[in-house]
Amino acid sequence: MQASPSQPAMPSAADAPVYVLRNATAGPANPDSDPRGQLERMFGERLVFVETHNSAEGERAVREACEKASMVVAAGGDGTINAVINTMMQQPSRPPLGLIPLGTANNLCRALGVPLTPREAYAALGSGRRANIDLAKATCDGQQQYFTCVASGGNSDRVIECLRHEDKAAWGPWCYLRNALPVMADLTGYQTRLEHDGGELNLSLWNVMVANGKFAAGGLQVAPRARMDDGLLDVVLVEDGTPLDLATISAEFFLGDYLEDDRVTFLRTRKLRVEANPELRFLADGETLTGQPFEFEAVPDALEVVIP
Ligand SMILES: Nc1ncnc2c1ncn2[C@@H]1O[C@H](COP(=O)(O)OP(=O)(O)OP(=O)(O)O)[C@@H](O)[C@H]1O
Repeated sequence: MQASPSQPAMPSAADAPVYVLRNATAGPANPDSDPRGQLERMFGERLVFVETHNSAEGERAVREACEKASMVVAAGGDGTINAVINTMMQQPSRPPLGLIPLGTANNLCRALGVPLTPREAYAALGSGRRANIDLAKATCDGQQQYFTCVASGGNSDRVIECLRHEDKAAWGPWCYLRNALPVMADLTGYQTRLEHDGGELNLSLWNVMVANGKFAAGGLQVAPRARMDDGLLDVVLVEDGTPLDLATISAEFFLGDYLEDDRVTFLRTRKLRVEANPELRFLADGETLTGQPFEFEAVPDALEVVIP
């Protein structure tokens, strides 16, 4: 990722407002999770603090911020950021995006090195450092959806399907692993046809991961080689097999580089088309995508983000 040289935050718009969108429904309860006091000290009268209780409120605030603000800050988890970037990408001009990790997994913050404790993340907002990052775009059912980190389809989607809000609150990022156990006992194989820049593949798969950033679920590094500034998607395909294969791939995943396993195919591409039987559903930054075929595309240098 190419960081801009260190410089004062938004010098050309020193008086322009800083919009902070706090998703009131995101993340576990946390004594640090009300960022207002700290942000008032940092930005004074420039601060416009909007607490949102649903996506429509968030969308309205982002549209307004794109017209007026020198920075828009998403204070929530990956679902909040996903909603913010999807609205930003529809606007003619886009201020830099700052992040305060107040979600459960906070995968984009992990990928960008934004501190995961809110107090340290506030300080990072004042760093004045920015970087351009790529986004990924999924098209399905005639709808376009951008995502920052990973779209994951297959058995991983079954894990999330049965995840309840109470599980997230009680288990935090570990809720994903806890819910994986019953799914792992009964894995589905998906007959999948994939078209990528270099050709075509027909494979029976447990999982398809299309990655711009490294992390998915509760901070799991599912695409360890992904970069957010290479203009490419990392695609990780896990072929179905025996219970022993599952144990081996799982161990390799947690201990090192599972991309070297014979049952794992890794490729880089600008575009990818995916169709499967049974039909896949994807979770992109935790938000559900349905309706195959799925078309994925890297969108280079799509967004400017504030980094520590
Ligand atoms: N601006 C918003 N205000 C309120 N709700 C929102 C907003 N944007 C998105 N949402 C909804 O809130 C849900 C939860 O938010 P989010 O995903 O950020 O928190 P989380 O699930 O705790 O964190 P993570 O995704 O990092 O695990 C999202 O799935 C989305 O449906």
